[in-house]
This record gives sequence, C-alpha cells and structure tokens, in this order.
Amino acid sequence: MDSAQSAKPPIDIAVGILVDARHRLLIAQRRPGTPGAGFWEFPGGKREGDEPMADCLARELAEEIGVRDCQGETIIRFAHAKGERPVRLHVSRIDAWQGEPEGLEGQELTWVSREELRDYTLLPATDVILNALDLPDRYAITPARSAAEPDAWQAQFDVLLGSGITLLRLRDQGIDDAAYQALASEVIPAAHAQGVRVLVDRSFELCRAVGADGLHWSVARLLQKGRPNLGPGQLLAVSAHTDRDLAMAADRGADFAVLSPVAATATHPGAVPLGWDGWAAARGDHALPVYALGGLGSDDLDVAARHNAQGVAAIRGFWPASRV
Ligand SMILES: Nc1nc2c([nH]c(=O)n2[C@H]2C[C@H](O)[C@@H](COP(=O)(O)OP(=O)(O)OP(=O)(O)O)O2)c(=O)[nH]1
Repeated sequence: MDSAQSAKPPIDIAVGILVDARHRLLIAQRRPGTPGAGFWEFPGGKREGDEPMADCLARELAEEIGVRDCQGETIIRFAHAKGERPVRLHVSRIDAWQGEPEGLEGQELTWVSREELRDYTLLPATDVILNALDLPDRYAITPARSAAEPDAWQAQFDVLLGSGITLLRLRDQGIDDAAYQALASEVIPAAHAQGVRVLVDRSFELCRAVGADGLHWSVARLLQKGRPNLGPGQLLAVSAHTDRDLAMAADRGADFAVLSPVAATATHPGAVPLGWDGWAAARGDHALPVYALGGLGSDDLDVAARHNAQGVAAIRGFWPASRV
C-alpha cells in the first residue's frame, strides 16, 4: 500500500526549497529529539489549524530560517508514511526572498549543489521532491514513425528537438524490438546533442544498449519485472490510467507517471476521458510526480499545475506541424 492510502490522516507540512543564484539548494539538519533527527531536509513545518498552506510556508520559513517575502511556486503535493507519522508535503521552490538564512532553532544549514546532495543523508521520500524539482513541465511522446512518412517524421522530430522540450519518450508500437532498437540508436545521439533526454519502451537491456536515459513502461510490466537497476540520473516512467495504477507505480519505485486520458484523443479513441476533476481525484497525493496526458498541449500547463500535475505530456500537442 502506498502512503496516500494509509489509514491515519496525514499531517499537512509546508516545505520550501530555497534555490540561490548558483542553483544551490538550502538544506537543514533535523535536531536531536525530533522525528528523523540527524537527517537532512528542506526547511518547513506543520500547518497550524486551517491556515492556508502559503501562510504556513511563510511562517515556517520566517520562524526557522529568518527569511521573508518568499517568491516561488508549488512544485508538488504528495503524501507518504515513511517517517514516524503520515505526512502530506506541500513543496514549493523558492527563487527569491528577503534576509540571509540562518538556523534560528539551532539547526545546521548548508547550501549544496544538486550533485553534492548525494553526500547527505536525506529524509525518506526526498527522492520524490527531487524528481519533481528536476523534471520539466513538458514530456513529449513521439507519434509512431512506422505509421508516418519517414522523412517527414524525421524533419518534425528535428524541429521538436529544437523546440525547448528536454525530455521525450520514443514511442512506436508498430515495430518489433530490432527495428525499435535501430530507431532508438539513430535518434538518441541527435537528441543528446540538443540536450534532450530520451526514455525508451521495451527492455532494460535495450535501454542500456542504445544509451537511453531511462525507460517508460506499463504498470503491468513494472509489476512483472520490478524496478530495473538503472544508473544515476536514469528515469523510470510508467503509464497509468487509475488511482490504483498510481499507487502501484509509487510503491514499486517509478520516478514519475503519466495519467491519462484527461480529454478524448485520436490515439486512444475508445478510452473514457477522466476530465480534470476525475484526473485530480485519481492523481490524489500519490508519492510521485504525475503528468497529465490526453488531448492537451502547452496551453494547458497552468490548469495542469492547478491540479497537482508535474506538467503536460502529449503526442500531437507538442509534435511540430508537418511542413510537407
Ligand atoms: N521540513 C520538512 N519536513 C519533512 C520533509 N520530508 C518529510 O517527510 N518531512 C516530515 C518530517 C516531519 O515528520 C514533518 C515536519 O514536521 P516538523 O516536526 O519539522 O514540523 P515543525 O517545524 O512544525 O515542528 P515543531 O514545531 O513541532 O517542532 O514532515 C522535508 O523535506 N522537509
């Protein structure tokens, strides 16, 4: 069972990730006598009564580290039960504030680069926060090259690589593993040259052979195989359609999921759309970042963020118009 389904109601916690001009993150060490003593965390604390979470964050950061006027945005809300009690974390990234952070409660503070964080023992579930911090707000999925005119597909793919997209899934269910491997071997170097990471379907062995940045699997495949032994920075994504899928994906260690369909799509004409309310209900507070997919594009990024989505995933929504 994942944290979102735990029996005890979670306590709401506001968490703030201060990011400085050198992209370093501020972490604090939990004091002796508190739950998780000695572990490092991002500053924050418990909601008082029914105060709005934004007020809770401002109060906690003022009380604990003496900063004011924090400017930022919520990056994820999720629940987990890996500590002494179930918590629901409302995590914000903060890029501007007033005052110099100091440990007002006697806690040690330090600024660390994203790489240096690996040297610290962080509270359980911090990996979820870091995935939400690192992942982009758009996840592109390619239409099948095997169903398209190959030169036109290639031209559109090249435009996609220059469009600001930084993460994509190479999807082509119309070809066998050998043809898929050949396609992946062709497109991944081009994507990497443009700073775009590529997740592949199929096996872990294929992912390794083609130098991909991770895998995108069905929940069924994840349940069957378990989380593969991916390298540092490699990602495991999962396609989900229900609340239960997300619970299993979080439980089995997926780094993020794609939950669909929000609206009707040409790719899956038979699927019943969830609508935003149904999408948000299924997304719930599962402990992983979740993209919204299905009839969406860049115009839907704001509505997605309001529904606790990492962002938008799309095939047609991000695929450049054909020039031929
Ligand atoms: N601040 C913070 N808390 C986290 C993170 N991850 C995580 O699981 N938690 C949990 C640990 C604690 O159970 C809870 C935070 O509660 P807390 O005891 O620090 O809250 P507080 O500052 O209001 O505490 P206090 O006034 O009661 O001393 O949230 C995180 O990254 N930052």
